[in-house]
Amino acid sequence: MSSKELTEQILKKNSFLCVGLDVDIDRIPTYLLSEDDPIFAFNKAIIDATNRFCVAYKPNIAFYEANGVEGWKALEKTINYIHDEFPEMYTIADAKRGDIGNTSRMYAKTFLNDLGFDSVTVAPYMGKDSVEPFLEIENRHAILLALTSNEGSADFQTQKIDGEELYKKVIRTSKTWENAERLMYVVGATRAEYLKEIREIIPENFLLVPGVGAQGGKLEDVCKYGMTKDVGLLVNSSRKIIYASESSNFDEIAGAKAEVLQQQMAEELRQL
Ligand SMILES: O=C(O)c1cc(=O)[nH]c(=O)n1[C@@H]1O[C@H](COP(=O)(O)O)[C@@H](O)[C@H]1O
Repeated sequence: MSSKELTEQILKKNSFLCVGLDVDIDRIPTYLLSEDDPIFAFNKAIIDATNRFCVAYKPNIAFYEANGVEGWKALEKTINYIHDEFPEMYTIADAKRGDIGNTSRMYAKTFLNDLGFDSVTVAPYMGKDSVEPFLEIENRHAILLALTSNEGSADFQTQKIDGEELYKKVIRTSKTWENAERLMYVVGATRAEYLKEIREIIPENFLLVPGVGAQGGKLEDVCKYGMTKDVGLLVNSSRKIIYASESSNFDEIAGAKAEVLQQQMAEELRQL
C-alpha cells in the first residue's frame, strides 16, 4: 500500500490506529487453548472485533517466533486472514531486522514478498546497505527505528555526536538512501516532545508511534507535534487493547477499547 492510499484509508475510517498483535500464549483466555491454533483463534477474534476502528495491524514477530513452528504457522494464517478479509488494512511486520545487505535481502523476501506485509520495522545501526534491500519494492515500506519509546533510548539515540543527537543523524542520513521515500520512522509516544524537531527534518514521512497506553504516551501530544496535513501518523496500541479482558467476551471489550482510541483520533482529525 502506498502512503497516499494509507492516508485515504485514515480519512475514510477517521482513525490512524494500529492494533498491535503481540500475542502472548500465557495471556490469552484459557478456553482458547483447546483450539487447534489458539494464537490464530485469538487474533481472528481480535481482528473481527477491531477492524472497524483501525487502519493497520502490527504483529510483533517475537511473540510468534517464541512458539516455534506453530508460531510461524499462526503468523502466516493471521496475515493471510487480514489479506483475504480486510485487504484495505495496512500491515506491519514488527521484526526489527537489519544485517549486511545480502542477509537483509532474505529478511525483506520473508516479510515483504513471501508473507506479503506492507512494511517491516528495521534497525538502522548497520547503515545504508543494511536498510536499502527493504526499500526495493514499490508500495512497501521499511520503518526505521529513530527514537524509541524505552528508557534505553537515552543510551545511544539521544547522545550527541558532533553537536547533533544520534537519532537526528540517523533520520537525516537515511534521507540520502535509495528509495528513501519508502521510509517511515518509529518515534515513541513517550518522546512526543521531540516530534517538533523531527518534523523539521522529515515533514512528510509517516511515523509509527508506539507507546500510547501501556507505556504512558499521550495521544494529544503526539498529534500536536507529529501530525502533518496528510496525517502522517500511525499510532500503535497493543496490550491495552488485546488484553483488556480475559473473559469470554474479550474480543468485544478489545473492540470497545479500540473504539475509544478511534473516537479520540476522529476528534484530532477534525482539527486538521
Ligand atoms: O517498533 C515498535 O513497534 C516499537 C518501538 C518502540 O520504540 N517501542 C515499542 O514499544 N515498540 C513496539 O510497540 C509495541 C508496544 O506495545 P504496548 O506497549 O503493549 O502498546 C510492542 O510490540 C513493542 O515492541
